[in-house]
Order: sequence, then structure tokens, then C-alpha cells
Amino acid sequence: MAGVAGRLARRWCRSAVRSPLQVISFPSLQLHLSGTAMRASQEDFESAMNQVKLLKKDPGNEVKLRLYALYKQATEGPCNMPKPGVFDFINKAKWDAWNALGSLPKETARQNYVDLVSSLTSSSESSTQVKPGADRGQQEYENLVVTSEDGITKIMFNRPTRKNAISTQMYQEIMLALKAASKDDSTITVVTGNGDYYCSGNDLANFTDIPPGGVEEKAKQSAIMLRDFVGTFIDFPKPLVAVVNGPAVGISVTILGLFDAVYASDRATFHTPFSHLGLSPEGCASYTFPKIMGPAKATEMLIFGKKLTAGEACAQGLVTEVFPDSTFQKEVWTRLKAYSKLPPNSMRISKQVIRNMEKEKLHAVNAEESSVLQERWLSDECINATMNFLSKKAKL
Ligand SMILES: CCCC/C=C/CC(=O)SCCNC(=O)CCNC(=O)[C@H](O)C(C)(C)COP(=O)(O)OP(=O)(O)OC[C@H]1O[C@@H](n2cnc3c(N)ncnc32)[C@H](O)[C@@H]1OP(=O)(O)O
Repeated sequence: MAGVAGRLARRWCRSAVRSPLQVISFPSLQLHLSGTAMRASQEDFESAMNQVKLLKKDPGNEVKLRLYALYKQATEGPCNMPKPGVFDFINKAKWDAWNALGSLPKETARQNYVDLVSSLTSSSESSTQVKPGADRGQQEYENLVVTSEDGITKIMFNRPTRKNAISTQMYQEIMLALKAASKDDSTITVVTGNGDYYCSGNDLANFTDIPPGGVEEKAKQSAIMLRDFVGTFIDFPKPLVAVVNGPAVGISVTILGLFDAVYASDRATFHTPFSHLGLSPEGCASYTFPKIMGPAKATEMLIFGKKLTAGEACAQGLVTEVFPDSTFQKEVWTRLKAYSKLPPNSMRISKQVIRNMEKEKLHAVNAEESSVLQERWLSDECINATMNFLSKKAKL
């Protein structure tokens, strides 16, 4: 950047580094809300404003802008100020943040402000284990550990004794966790696994829980769940990163084509043994894999069930980068923490631009793959392979 704009930008950056808390000052704590129905919420709001002043750690300008915007929306409603000039960087940033809230109701803004402050106060002590049951009226996760820290929400598969196989309940929990992450204040969402495996794919015992409508009904319900599950990845609005800590199988591999980056330990392998199981591809892999690696390589994986090493998966474009297992966690998290400090709106918008052209196609592919699988699950090939695994006669 050159000339006046460059000088102004450099000055703004210098002052932001020198005294970040002064760059975006907080509005007055005086509130003029009225009515007894609002009282409890107003008290929470006032208490949250006091907690902001007591924060030990500077939350950074992005968060302060969000707090500013939510405060203004909660107290004054939609943005009512004239747009500042292009070189009035600070007021323009504040105006942009407030204006971006559109017609968000005052009550919602107040609640979001309270939630944001509460996440800041708990994360200033340590990383926060997000318990949806506590603040969103949903059940707690039984098969996931979800934490939020340093602008990153981490969703960790947590069934290590089953190699993180995805049970029916776990599909639902992953969808809930992704929906919550899409709305929280993190900038990046990470999916990873606990234990030696990343994930061993669909829990083959899922098909033993047959409803009163019989196996046809089970296949129908499973196809609907699969379509919703994959749809959540297609629509996920923020950068989504897989940290593949060990072997990955089946659906945990196919959905990698819908992630924005995939970092893998050199211990990881990538295996989609669909033909061995009498199945066919899902997770949009029938479309994304040939695009990523070319049709011939996709055939080897999706039809012949060739297992790839991390290095091979990287050479074929499915994996972004491979790290030695001994330094994997340290190197990946250092990098992700640096990325999480990039401007979140810009990252979201870039993702939208990249994804939007494809969205319609991806949803169509997802619907088709789910409907083909609905038939496959009823086939002898699939039923025999599943029975063999469950009766301990066969593994991959
Ligand atoms: C509704 C939507 C459906 C979407 C469809 C998706 C398709 C797919 O995902 S296809 C891929 C399905 N996955 C598999 O076929 C993997 C099956 N598992 C194995 O072959 C092996 O367990 C392994 C190679 C992953 C690991 O072998 P290893 O010897 O190291 O460990 P194990 O002793 O076998 O495993 C420990 C324990 O975990 C159970 N388990 C592992 N994976 C699964 C699974 N996918 N489903 C159910 N259970 C699994 C395994 O049976 C062991 O249990 P026990 O300790 O009780 O013996």
C-alpha cells in the first residue's frame, strides 16, 4: 500500500499494537432500557459489561469490534450512524461491525453479548469445554469433546475404544457441534480424533438397530441421516480443517473432500473399502475425488479400495501437508493458531466465494449418493460383509 492510505494504515497498526484496548473503546455503561419483563436480561447484560472491564487478557480487536457491535445493537437497534469515510479506519471498522448485524433483534444482540463475554471470561482461565446442554438447552456430547480456544473450535471424535467409529448418536452430535461452531465466535473449526485412530468410519453396528418398519425403514432413515450429515459439511460457512491424527476409514475419508484443509500425521492412512463392504461412495466423494486426484486415482480408492499412505494422499491432493507423528500436534496447532488470527470475515467470504459455485452440485451429488446407498444397504453383498465383521469373521 502506498501514499496517504499506506501511512494511515501503518499508523493504525502501530497504535493497535501499542495500546489495543484504547483503539476500540467500550461504550458507556449507562443503559436506558425500561420495563420489568426485560429486567433479568438487563441485569445479565450489565453484569457482562462489568466483566468485560475486568478481563485479564486483551481479547483482541476482532472480539472488541464484535462486543461493540452487539452492545450498540442491543441498546440502539440497527446501525443508525452515517458511514464514516474510507480513511477513518477505526470508526469505519466499528460501523462495519455494527452494520453487519442488520436487523438482529435487540434481545438477541443482548443475549449474544452476554454469551460472548461468558466465553471470554471462561477462556481467559483455560480452554473451555463447550457443553451445549448447559447453555443451549441441548444434550451434552457423549461421543465428542468440543473445546474452544484461541479462536479455534475443536471437535474431537471421542470413542477411542471403537476406533472412533461413528454411531447413529455420534452423527447427530457431529451435526449439532458443527451447527454450534458455525455460529460461535471462533474463526476456524477443526475436526480431529482421540486415540490412535482418526476414525474407522460408519459404526457397522448401526445397522443392527432395526425399527418396527423393518430393514427398508432402517435404510430409509439412514439415507436421510446421511444426506443431512453430509449437507452440514457442504454448508459449513467457516474454514474447516481436518487434523488427521491416525488411520481414517470410510465416511471419515470421503468427507475430507469437503474440508478446506487437511493436515495429516505420517501415521495416518486413507481407506475407502466400499466394494469390500458391498457399498458405494458417499460424502460427495464420487464428485470431489475425481476432481481432486483425477478419475483414475479416484477409481483405485473408491472402487478398488486401495489404502493410501499419508504421503500418497498428499501427492494426490487429498491432504494439504503431512507431518512426522512425533511433532504433528505441535506443528499443526502452532500453524492453526496463527491462521486463526487472520480476519474472520475475510476468511468466511473467501470460503463462500470458493464454495458457492459448487454448492448446488454438491447437494445434488449428496442426494444421489444417499439414495443409491439406501438400496445398497439392503443388498446381500452389504448384509454379508456387515455380518462377517460383526461376527468377528472379517476386518479390513
Ligand atoms: C448412516 C450413514 C452411513 C454412511 C456410510 C459410511 C460407509 C463407511 O464408513 S464404510 C467403513 C466402515 N468401517 C469399517 O469397515 C471398519 C471396520 N473396522 C475394522 O476393520 C477394524 O476394526 C480396524 C481396521 C478399523 C481396526 O482394527 P484393529 O485390529 O486395530 O482394532 P479392532 O480390535 O478391530 O477395533 C477395536 C474395537 O473397535 C471396534 N470397531 C472398530 N471399527 C468399527 C466400526 N467401523 N464399526 C463398529 N465397530 C468398530 C472393533 O469391532 C473392536 O471392538 P471389540 O473390542 O468389541 O472387538
